[in-house]
Amino acid sequence: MKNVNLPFIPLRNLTVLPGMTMQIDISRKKSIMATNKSMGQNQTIFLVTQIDHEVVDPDIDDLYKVGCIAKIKQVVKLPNKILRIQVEGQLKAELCDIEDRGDYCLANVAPFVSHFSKPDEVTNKAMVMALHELIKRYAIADLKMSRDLLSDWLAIKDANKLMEAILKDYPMDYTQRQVFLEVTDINEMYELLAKTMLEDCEAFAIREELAIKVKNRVDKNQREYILREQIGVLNEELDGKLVSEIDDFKQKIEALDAADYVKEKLFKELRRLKEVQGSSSEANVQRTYIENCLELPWNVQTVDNKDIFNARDILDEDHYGMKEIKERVLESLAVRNITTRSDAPIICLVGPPGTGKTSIARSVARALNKNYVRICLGGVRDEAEIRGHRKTYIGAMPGRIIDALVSAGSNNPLMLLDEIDKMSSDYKGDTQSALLEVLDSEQNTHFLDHYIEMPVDLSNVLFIATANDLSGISRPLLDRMEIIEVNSYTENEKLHIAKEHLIKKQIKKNGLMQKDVKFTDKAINKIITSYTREAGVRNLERQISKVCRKAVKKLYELGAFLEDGTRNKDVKEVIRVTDKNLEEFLGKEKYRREVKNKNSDIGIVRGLAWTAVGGDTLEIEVNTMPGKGELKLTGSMGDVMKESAMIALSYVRSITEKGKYKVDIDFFEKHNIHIHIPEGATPKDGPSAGVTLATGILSAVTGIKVFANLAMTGEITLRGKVLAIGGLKEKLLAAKAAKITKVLVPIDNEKDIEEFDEEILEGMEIVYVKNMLEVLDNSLDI
Ligand SMILES: Nc1ncnc2c1ncn2[C@@H]1O[C@H](COP(=O)(O)OP(=O)(O)OP(=O)(O)O)[C@@H](O)[C@H]1O
Repeated sequence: MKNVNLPFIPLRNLTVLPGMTMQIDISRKKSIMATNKSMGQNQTIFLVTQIDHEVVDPDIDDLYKVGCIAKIKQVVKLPNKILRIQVEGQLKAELCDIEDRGDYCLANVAPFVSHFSKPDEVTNKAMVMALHELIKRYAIADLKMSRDLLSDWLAIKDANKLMEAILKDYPMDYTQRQVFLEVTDINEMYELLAKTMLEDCEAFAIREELAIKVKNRVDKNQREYILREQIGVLNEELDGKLVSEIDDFKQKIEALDAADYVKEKLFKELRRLKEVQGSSSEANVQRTYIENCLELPWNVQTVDNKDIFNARDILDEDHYGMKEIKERVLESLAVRNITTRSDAPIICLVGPPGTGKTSIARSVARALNKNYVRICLGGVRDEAEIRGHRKTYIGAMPGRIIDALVSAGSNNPLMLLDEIDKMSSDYKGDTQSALLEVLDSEQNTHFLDHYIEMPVDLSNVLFIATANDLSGISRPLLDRMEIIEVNSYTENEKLHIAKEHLIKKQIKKNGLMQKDVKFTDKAINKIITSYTREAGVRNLERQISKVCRKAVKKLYELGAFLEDGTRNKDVKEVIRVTDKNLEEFLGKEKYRREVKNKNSDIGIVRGLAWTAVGGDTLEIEVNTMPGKGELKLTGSMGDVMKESAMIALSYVRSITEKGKYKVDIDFFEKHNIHIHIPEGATPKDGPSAGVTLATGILSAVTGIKVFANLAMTGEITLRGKVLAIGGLKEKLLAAKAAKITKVLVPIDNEKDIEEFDEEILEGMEIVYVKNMLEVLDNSLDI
């Protein structure tokens, strides 16, 4: 083939190989004209690549030496004077010269000299095999490679054709392609292609590896990022709360009105809370501890009303009678006002249930403008209930004193220690000595609760204790207190308490108005005598409440209330409670007073007893019967009472040998003596029935009657001396209720009687006795 002149197009960033079909967009004028020229001839054009793609009008030196003669298959005009041509590479050709024809260029090209001889069969096979291998590797590495192309390539068994096919579609840039264009030898071509493909496969592998590495790193980073994000969210949910909780605590501690040591300790505990997990049990312990400490009224105080006269008015307003108690309470308060408060002894109100001990304490609090808080000590056995458990115990809480301070809300409340005599001690510690520390002014400025772990000042607290019975209180505790006895009420006192306080209170409590229910005095007295048997007025109040409830029902029935519970103004009914209709409200009478026997009798004597619910009369029966000199005791007598009976018998035997009350010398050997005290099932004890037992025995053995209008009380000695007894007021009240007119009382009790109200003694003759002979003189109907 000779040199030919062909219109030519310089290519930018493109190289066309023989066999390749390509679309080329051309915009340079000369290239467009060259295309037109070529289209006018046999559509043949010479394509050669620019060395520097930026050159606009390349000269021969700006072009590669080898190009490709191609056929223009299609020409499409695009907007902006762009021509899109589709070319198909046909032959390699060498550029020899360029001739500028003004509006286009002609290239003078020579045939490309190559040594592309057909390889021998074995070489061809080896080349094809090797290339196929590479193609497969490449296809594995480049997953995007078209599977059709792959199968096309794998189908070609001629090395030359295979390389031509590969080069046609193999992805490579124009400079690489230019190298292939310029290769003159088949072996060189093969090596170059194999090398290129191998490098690409390697590159793919490295790329893959890098991709995995990057992915891993990204994954790791991503993971960390996600975790961090999650932690952030969790923090917001948990720690966020924790943080805000800690901030909250911090503010509260800062604002707490307390001493520095308290705040320091709380800040320390707060730091510990910060260190432990949000919802761990340790955190909960910390949290509860701080909360408990924050609730304590460390320095919070109410202003006391020190006006004693105001206190007197309030006590009078709330309670009827109790003159002595009110006086003693006021004295104590007056002393407290002018001395250091902690030196004043603690008031302990002692008396039977329902006598107003608790309610007078509440009144004192009201009078002094103190917060009132009550601690019920009945049944407290464990020291920890007073002083708290160490916070390391599961479910540990502060003791009752600290608890009470918290509910009082001030550090100077009136704290009522109710039922102080009902505390007991067991192996878990001595409760009374724990209480002693609370009450002791030397120690209570630094009261240490095991839970709180910080000294709490109790010296501003006004303690008042109550007890039913002093015998249950230990000596040291008793020493610390000023005992004020609250006695049983007389029937008259009860009547007044009912009229002036209880009825009003219950009418109001049951939603009625004072004018709705009217009680007659007789009705109240009947409630007192026939429906209650007590030293105080608690049951009386309960019965009155019952009457009020019935009254509400009756008023409803009478139409005084409308269906919705509001008043019907047209109905003006009053419920009158009288002794006659009391049964309608309270049912059958519950108690019948044991009244004195009508006639004097042999072996029957009325004694007087003191019980937890007040006084009572005890009818002692003594009988004799033939026997062997045995003494039989029935009626649930306690040991002390049994001993009293034996003492009484010995005394009687000693005085019946001769004289006024003489009996047969062998009477006691031939008779049994049986003593019984009804009611048999009620336990009785104490020495104060001594005189009664002796009188009963003497009457029974001598056959001399005992006066029926008489009652007696007193302990006796073996030689017949009469000793003083307790609970006289209640005993006299019981005697009065039984319509007894004469009571024998030990002479040593005379001073007690002087203190009693007229009302108690009214209509009763009190005879003071020194010894048994005086008792007998006054009681036997000789
Ligand atoms: N003198 C009184 N005047 C007015 N009300 C009284 C009087 N005494 C007692 N009460 C009333 O009787 C009820 C019972 O009294 P309170 O509860 O104070 O008895 P208590 O002596 O504390 O009994 P306990 O030893 O069982 O605790 C209360 O409603 C109280 O107001």
